[in-house]
Amino acid sequence: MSVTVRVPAKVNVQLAVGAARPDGFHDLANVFLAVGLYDEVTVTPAGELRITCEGPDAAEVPLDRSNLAARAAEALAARYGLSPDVHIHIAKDIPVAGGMAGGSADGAGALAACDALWGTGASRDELLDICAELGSDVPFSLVGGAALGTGRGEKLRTLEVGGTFHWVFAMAGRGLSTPAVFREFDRLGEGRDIPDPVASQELIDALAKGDPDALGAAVSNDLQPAALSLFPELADTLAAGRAAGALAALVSGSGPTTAFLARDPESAAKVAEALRSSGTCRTVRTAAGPAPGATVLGG
Ligand SMILES: C[C@@](CO)(OP(=O)(O)O)[C@H](O)COP(=O)(O)OP(=O)(O)OC[C@H]1O[C@@H](n2ccc(N)nc2=O)[C@H](O)[C@@H]1O
Ligand SMILES: Nc1ncnc2c1ncn2[C@@H]1O[C@H](COP(=O)(O)OP(=O)(O)O)[C@@H](O)[C@H]1O
Repeated sequence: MSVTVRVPAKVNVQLAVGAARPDGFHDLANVFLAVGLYDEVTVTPAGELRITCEGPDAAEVPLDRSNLAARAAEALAARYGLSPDVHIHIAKDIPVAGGMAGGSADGAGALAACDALWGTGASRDELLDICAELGSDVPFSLVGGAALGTGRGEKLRTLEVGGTFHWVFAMAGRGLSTPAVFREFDRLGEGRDIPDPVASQELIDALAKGDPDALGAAVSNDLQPAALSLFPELADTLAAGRAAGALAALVSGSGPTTAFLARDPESAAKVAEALRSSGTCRTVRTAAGPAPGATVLGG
């Protein structure tokens, strides 16, 4: 018997970042939108905990106990006094180290899959607590839809979304390390007063109305200057998408994936084609949001 869970990628439509905290993390106002680009995590009882992965970026995924999916299985098993011995297979479509929370998705997916396989009876809140221990983005991967994350991003408030938003994602030729981008944010802000992060009401209203023009005008990412400082070529990708008519062009989270909001599927296809022929990125994908969070597909 096995259980498969489908789990989405995310784009940060707003990422407001405060000053570094004593614990090294940063307080955020992090508005997540889940998008229809998915990993699938399958768990099957086995003699030992092991991980396999397939997909275009599979070679970059760690297959040891550092994998967030393995850590999720171990954390749930430890809480319920169970054996974590399962084979976890990840069918990976979310780019690795791309600022789209692929590892977090696999952590949330493995947690939901093991929970269903083992029948722990854990409450949603208990699962969310384990997610928060695994990483700042993991609770959102479980929940999906749209949400405002405060604290280090793990305290979630669900947001209403009144329509479908059409996105184009340009994947870069190499990854960016999330801690390195936050360090660069700190370096660029040295000697400056960093305000407390606050969610934009205009942005929350634009999501609720399902209004792509208003959302395009309101998106922001405080990590973008740091990502561009470490990866200056991303500016060319952003310019290519803007020139093709994107309503907004921004770095997704810590990058280096760049995200382009389009008014409708036709315009998204046009932006995607222009990015493909621009020679400024590795691959281009289109996806719509919001998408549901971790979903058990069956066994
Ligand atoms: C930036 C964001 C935006 O959603 O994601 P990505 O774009 O990388 O996917 C997140 O804040 C990343 O979340 P996640 O990848 O889960 O980070 P964690 O494992 O919790 O932390 C990794 C490291 O990132 C930094 N970090 C993370 C979150 C936060 N609020 N402040 C931080 O300073 C810290 O250096 C930390 O050690
Ligand atoms: N299941 C996983 N899938 C991808 N990366 C993982 C996974 N578990 C741990 N990692 C590690 O997390 C790092 C960040 O990957 P990822 O979550 O894809 O990117 P991001 O944090 O930019 O969204 C990877 O370089 C890899 O070393």
